Amino acid sequence: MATRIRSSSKRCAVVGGSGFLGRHLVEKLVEKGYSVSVFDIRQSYELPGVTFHQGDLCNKQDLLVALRDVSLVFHCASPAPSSDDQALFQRVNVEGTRTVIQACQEAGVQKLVLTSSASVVFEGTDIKNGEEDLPYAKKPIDYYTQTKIQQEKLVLQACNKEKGFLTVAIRPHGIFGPRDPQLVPILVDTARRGKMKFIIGDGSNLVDFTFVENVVHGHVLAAEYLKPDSPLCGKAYHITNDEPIRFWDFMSRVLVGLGYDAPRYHLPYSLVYGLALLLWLLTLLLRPLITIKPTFTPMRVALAGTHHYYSCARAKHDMGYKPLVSLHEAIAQTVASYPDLRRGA
Ligand SMILES: NC(=O)C1=CN([C@@H]2O[C@H](COP(=O)(O)OP(=O)(O)OC[C@H]3O[C@@H](n4cnc5c(N)ncnc54)[C@H](OP(=O)(O)O)[C@@H]3O)[C@@H](O)[C@H]2O)C=CC1
Ligand SMILES: CC(C)=CCC[C@@H](C)[C@H]1CC[C@H]2C3=C(CC[C@]12C)[C@@]1(C)CCC(=O)C[C@@H]1CC3
Repeated sequence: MATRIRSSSKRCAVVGGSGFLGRHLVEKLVEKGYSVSVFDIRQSYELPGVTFHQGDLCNKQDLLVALRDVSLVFHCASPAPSSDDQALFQRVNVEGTRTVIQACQEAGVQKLVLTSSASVVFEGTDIKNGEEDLPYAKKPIDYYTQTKIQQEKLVLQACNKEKGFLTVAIRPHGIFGPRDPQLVPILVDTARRGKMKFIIGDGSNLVDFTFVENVVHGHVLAAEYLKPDSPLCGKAYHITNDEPIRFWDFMSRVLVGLGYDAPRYHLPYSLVYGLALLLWLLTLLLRPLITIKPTFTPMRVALAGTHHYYSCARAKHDMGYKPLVSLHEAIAQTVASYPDLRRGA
């Protein structure tokens, strides 16, 4: 009996475990002795100690199979922000998360750790050292953020100590690291097309970029500290590198590390934002005829030209969080992990 209890408390599921963050999390959990059930719409790798269940998280019956005998669930699945598909975000992030919660409750899961996003409070204007009690964005910058807000509310409201179902949300920001399919590849693609020459605004805006290993560490700590008598129940926690950096310095360090030139020429923020807005309206109007994917979307311009960095004092206080890898080391490891993206490769 004792063996059974111990083994089931070391059984967990990662919904979205085939994705960038999900896979890093799965690898860490296996290293820590967990047996892991991955539930994802696709299978992207194989690993001893990991069972894969392919399915859509909107389907409760599929989920229930993956959650059998599991006491802890991490939910880090989402459509990519770049898909910009309102109906898909609503279906997966909102309706799907409702289904994940119901499936967890039916399967007798005790803890649910959600990967939310620090952007749930971002409206496209400066946030400096933002704390978790900032209000949710009234005008979220895109459909992705809008549904991440709804998702976080659903998960935190589901926390119920009496019923033995505990929830917590981790809010990372600007995750990067080896195998990231978004940040560095988009940056390099933009540089290769000769479009990384300009700095939007005066270049002094500070932003959090968070190494994936630190994000994983925050998730594992949250799962371990989430107990009926802990302050984590039903709360959100920022997890960052705790080293805000000038957005354009970060971009330049990655670009130069990979052999590209750093952006040099300044453009006024309001001009670029206005142009991006016009282009976005044009793509909406032309959508029935052609699909355009502009490099400069209003969301990207806002991310590139404003301050948005967050305090992780709450995570430090409540779960002893401290980043494990410094920004300097994280950038070096990331750059070294992309030999195929180097200039001339
Ligand atoms: N990357 C970042 O900078 C940040 C990410 N986050 C959050 O972190 C989480 C992980 O992000 P990241 O690892 O970058 O994203 P990925 O896209 O790499 O991973 C998400 C995974 O979920 C899968 N998925 C999507 N829809 C479904 C579905 N209906 N059913 C089952 N699986 C599905 C995806 O499959 P497929 O690829 O086929 O769609 C993918 O494998 C997300 O919740 C995201 O919102 C928060 C802050 C910053
Ligand atoms: C901190 C945070 C939330 C980062 C998210 C990552 C992406 C939003 C960035 C990854 C590559 C970035 C990028 C731009 C904006 C932000 C990213 C998409 C630009 C479009 C900004 C304007 C340019 O000059 C080109 C940039 C290409 C790369």
